Amino acid sequence: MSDGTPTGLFIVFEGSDGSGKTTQLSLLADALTARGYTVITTREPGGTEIGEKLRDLVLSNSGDPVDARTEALIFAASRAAHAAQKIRPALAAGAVVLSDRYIDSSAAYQGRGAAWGWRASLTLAAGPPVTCCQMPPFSLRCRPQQASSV
Ligand SMILES: Nc1ncnc2c1ncn2[C@@H]1O[C@H](COP(=O)(O)OP(=O)(O)OP(=O)(O)O)[C@@H](O)[C@H]1O
Ligand SMILES: Cc1cn([C@H]2C[C@H](O)[C@@H](COP(=O)(O)O)O2)c(=O)[nH]c1=O
Repeated sequence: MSDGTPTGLFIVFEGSDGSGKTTQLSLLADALTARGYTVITTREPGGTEIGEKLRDLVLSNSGDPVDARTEALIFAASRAAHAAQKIRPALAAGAVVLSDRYIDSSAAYQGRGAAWGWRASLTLAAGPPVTCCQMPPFSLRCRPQQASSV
């Protein structure tokens, strides 16, 4: 019986918008599944019912602009639910969890200036530690040229 200590593996894909995170995540999920691993794919913001609602709220907001601190706390709230309801239980059950974005996105997007995203994520979201896979920088430079030449 599990005592709640993580036994699985948590891998996160971070990068600029359109850098290929979802593509690589999906390829790795297929490869690991084919080798017999239990794989959970997920994303941030989102990954849970409340997280997906928060995603819609913050990414599709057509009302008044959201101030930086509020925005950082919405991402942190989504992450807290994600960690508690999905990531930690899956890791405790021994799964490989592949997440499309995690805390480093808050550092990159909300961390500019006041560092609200980073602080909120570390102090409020209480997510598990992560293994990062980084995209090689050259692919970020090439992608827009490839897309526009089609
Ligand atoms: N290695 C690659 N070489 C060329 N094109 C690629 C490569 N990987 C992904 N793409 C293409 O680049 C586009 C963006 O890929 P993808 O959706 O995986 O990126 P993403 O980082 O998840 O994007 P977003 O941040 O917007 O969710 C897609 O059209 C995809 O087919
Ligand atoms: C987790 C997280 C995400 N964001 C931003 C980054 C992207 O612009 C969108 C997510 O869109 P994607 O299609 O899933 O790449 O949200 C952010 O600003 N802060 C965060 O913590």
